[in-house]
Amino acid sequence: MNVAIASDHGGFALKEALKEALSERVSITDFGCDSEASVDYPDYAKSVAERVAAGEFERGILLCGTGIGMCIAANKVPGIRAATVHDLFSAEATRAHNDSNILTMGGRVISEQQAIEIAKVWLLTPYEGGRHARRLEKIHDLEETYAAGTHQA
Ligand SMILES: O=C(CO)[C@H](O)[C@H](O)[C@H](O)COP(=O)(O)O
Repeated sequence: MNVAIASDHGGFALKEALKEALSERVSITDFGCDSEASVDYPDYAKSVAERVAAGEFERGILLCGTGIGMCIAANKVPGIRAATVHDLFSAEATRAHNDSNILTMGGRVISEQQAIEIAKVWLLTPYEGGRHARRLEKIHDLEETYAAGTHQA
């Protein structure tokens, strides 16, 4: 599996730990940042989210202080279903039910070991389809409606 990864300064240490821990299982391409110097997380969310949406990478992992800023930014890109996850149950559920294609986590929230375990579960869990497909189709419809400017309250 090809995975794109990026972080801001708040997630930099977590990104480095994940690259080392996961590189035997998946092919990981790093889109920055390159140190703990302060940067803006939307720039890095954009790099990864656009490449995942284009099909260049199957999945993406984004790390910041909380995981939340990265998630908000990544979900602005059509086709992205990013999820902030800090527990194993949600890691499995967001793959099985949401077919999430980007995982976001916070370097100021969980330990490196927790993040590695969460990422492994998230990478290995398949999407279940079935009743969930109808719900994902409705999310896709929302995207299309707003993109077309045809939203009605
Ligand atoms: O956007 C965030 C919160 O959702 C990220 O955690 C950032 O890493 C954080 O906001 C950066 O904060 P800093 O005070 O500039 O280090």
